[in-house]
Amino acid sequence: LPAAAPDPVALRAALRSALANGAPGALARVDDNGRAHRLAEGLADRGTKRAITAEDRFRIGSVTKTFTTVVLLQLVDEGVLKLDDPVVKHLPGALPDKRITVRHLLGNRSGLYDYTNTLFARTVSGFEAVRNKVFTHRQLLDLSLAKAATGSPGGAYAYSNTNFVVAGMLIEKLTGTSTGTAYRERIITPLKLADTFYVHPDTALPGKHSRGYLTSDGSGTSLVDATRQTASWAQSAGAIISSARDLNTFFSALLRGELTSAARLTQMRRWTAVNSTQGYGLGLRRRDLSCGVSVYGHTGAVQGYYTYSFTSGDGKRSVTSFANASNNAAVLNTLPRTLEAAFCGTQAT
Ligand SMILES: C[C@@H](NC(=O)[C@@H](C)NC(=O)CCCC[C@H](NC(=O)C[NH3+])C(=O)[O-])C(=O)O
Repeated sequence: LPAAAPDPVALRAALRSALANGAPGALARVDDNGRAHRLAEGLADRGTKRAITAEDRFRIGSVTKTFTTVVLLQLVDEGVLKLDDPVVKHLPGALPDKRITVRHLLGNRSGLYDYTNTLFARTVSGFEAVRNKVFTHRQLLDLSLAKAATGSPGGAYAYSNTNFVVAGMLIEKLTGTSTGTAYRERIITPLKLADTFYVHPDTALPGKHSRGYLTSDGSGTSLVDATRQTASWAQSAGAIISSARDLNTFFSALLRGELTSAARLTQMRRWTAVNSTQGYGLGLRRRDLSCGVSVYGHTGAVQGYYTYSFTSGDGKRSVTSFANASNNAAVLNTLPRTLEAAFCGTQAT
């Protein structure tokens, strides 16, 4: 289906809807065969009243999972490990269940319990308890292993940050460098992603960035400024900082086959059903849109920062949208509308 042209009116309406639902600011950037559409609505900073721009940097949360996956798939291409290797082959003793493979981790099919369910059962107090903490990968994994598995390896899709913490442990073990170094050497520098950083455990976002506002639980609409945190609870599962331009470049390059071998990209796009219109491959989400177009990318949710970043199957059209709010389902639900506007060109309902 030739995708309709992006609809900037529908895109702006979606961003305004994010504001109407409580986000102080929102932005979107569409890169369509070299033509950029850049939109921004509201504030980057409620204190200074600075308006948000499409160039503001932000915490990308779980979009980090695709960066982590690309590094591991490059290591598979280099013959350093195999997707069907048991994790414990490379990390002896790390997991009690020796059946869990690298592919299970990257496909969210390991059954490992997601420790963030423990950390953030209470949103604001949970965040305040960890915002300045520095965790080792091992400490995060131990939080997960303290709870029973949620399923058997290779079973149904079950989202778990733990999988990508273990993936980060694999990267550090197999490359002998930090995940930050691996991101820089293998993705950020080659693609010239000038707005993309892995600063863990530093709490500051480099350069011009949006502040992030965490909505408290319950009916209260009070917002907590969550901008400065170590994001150490997330690390290789969610601690990268980037921009709409850089994420569009990243996902376009990925789907064009510029970051891994064709064989590995094919494996990345082998889908486990999430629901009737979404699949999860390896560190990659597929979303089927109302106009019959499927798009590929990832979503992110870190305190104060919601991100959607998706590209067309041929990588020729990409959109990244962001709102500086979180723990706010109404705001989160406005972001899929930016995909409809960008790829289906409809005035999304
Ligand atoms: C969903 C997204 N996942 C991520 O980006 C990862 C890094 N984030 C989480 O797992 C949610 C952490 C809690 C956020 C907090 N929520 C609470 O604390 C709820 N009690 C908030 O909304 O800021 C993805 O993969 O698509």
